[in-house]
Amino acid sequence: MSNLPTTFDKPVHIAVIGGTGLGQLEGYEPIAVVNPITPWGPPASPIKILSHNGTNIAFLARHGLHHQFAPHEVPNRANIASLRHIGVRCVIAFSAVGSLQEEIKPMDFVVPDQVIDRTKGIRPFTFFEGGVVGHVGFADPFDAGLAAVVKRCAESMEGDGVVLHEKGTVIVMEGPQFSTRAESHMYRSWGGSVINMSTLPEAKLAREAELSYQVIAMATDYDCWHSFEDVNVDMVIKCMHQNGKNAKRLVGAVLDQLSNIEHSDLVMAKQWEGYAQGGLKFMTKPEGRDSEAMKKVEYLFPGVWES
Ligand SMILES: CSC[C@H]1O[C@H](OP(=O)(O)O)[C@H](O)[C@@H]1O
Ligand SMILES: Nc1ncnc2[nH]cnc12
Repeated sequence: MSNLPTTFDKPVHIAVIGGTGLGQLEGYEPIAVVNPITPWGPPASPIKILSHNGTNIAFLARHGLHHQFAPHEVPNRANIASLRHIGVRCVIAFSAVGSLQEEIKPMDFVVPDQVIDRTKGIRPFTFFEGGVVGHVGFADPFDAGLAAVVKRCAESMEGDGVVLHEKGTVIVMEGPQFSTRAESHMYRSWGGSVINMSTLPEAKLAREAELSYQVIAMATDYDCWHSFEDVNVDMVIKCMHQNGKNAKRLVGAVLDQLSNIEHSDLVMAKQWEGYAQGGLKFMTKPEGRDSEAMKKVEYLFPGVWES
């Protein structure tokens, strides 16, 4: 991939996950590239460590370096576990989405606060199984503190009439085929704001891994409910060209905010610390725990079983 060092031993607490049309984050200085192998396999892409005004960030391409993983094939557990393992506690995830509402125009961004799961149960969706049971709350699937920081950075975006919408519900469908017209209308009747194929299980796994996580949805089309042309890949990619520039601007502004000392607890996800681990120890009694399953959890939470 490059001549960059393949180890990195300084702290990196913030990660950006890039999706369709955002396979890399240009304009940031690359300083290393690491490829941790997790108990759930390797992440979709090596993790690039980038530097921005003295802050290190990790960048991971959700669909792989060459966009080789379809939405249902993305190794979500390895992606989230590898980020946590290298020290990441705060994740900004980008996603190309279809708009389900007139006022969310292609090229607008949305900071969703809710999600509706329309995946079909074929994607591995938990770290806690096979002899270790854990349940985490998911009533509010994203991190309100991180969302507030992102919203404060709206002015960093450019383009005529481009808006950053401050809330919304993301429908996560299975794909890889786009929705039927009937489905698209149904999602609108449910109150869906935007639709994609990747925020779940990514957000659930981030919660299990005790990370602050916020998706930033970048509208590329009006799906197929609108009189505008039905969604197709060409449309998404063309729109992502412009969206990618705004994503980069927004990341820069968010990182500048997060580097302020007042946000250090947010960056370290103090609000989630121990949230999943406490439940794990409480649910499965020691005599029922499977040693392999425990080892996997230990990768996420070193020392979890000792206390
Ligand atoms: C090519 S359009 C469908 C594709 O785009 C979105 O990807 P991502 O969320 O990774 O930006 C959507 O979720 C689908 O995977
Ligand atoms: N209309 C759409 N449906 C699902 N995922 C998408 N990603 C971008 N546009 C989309």
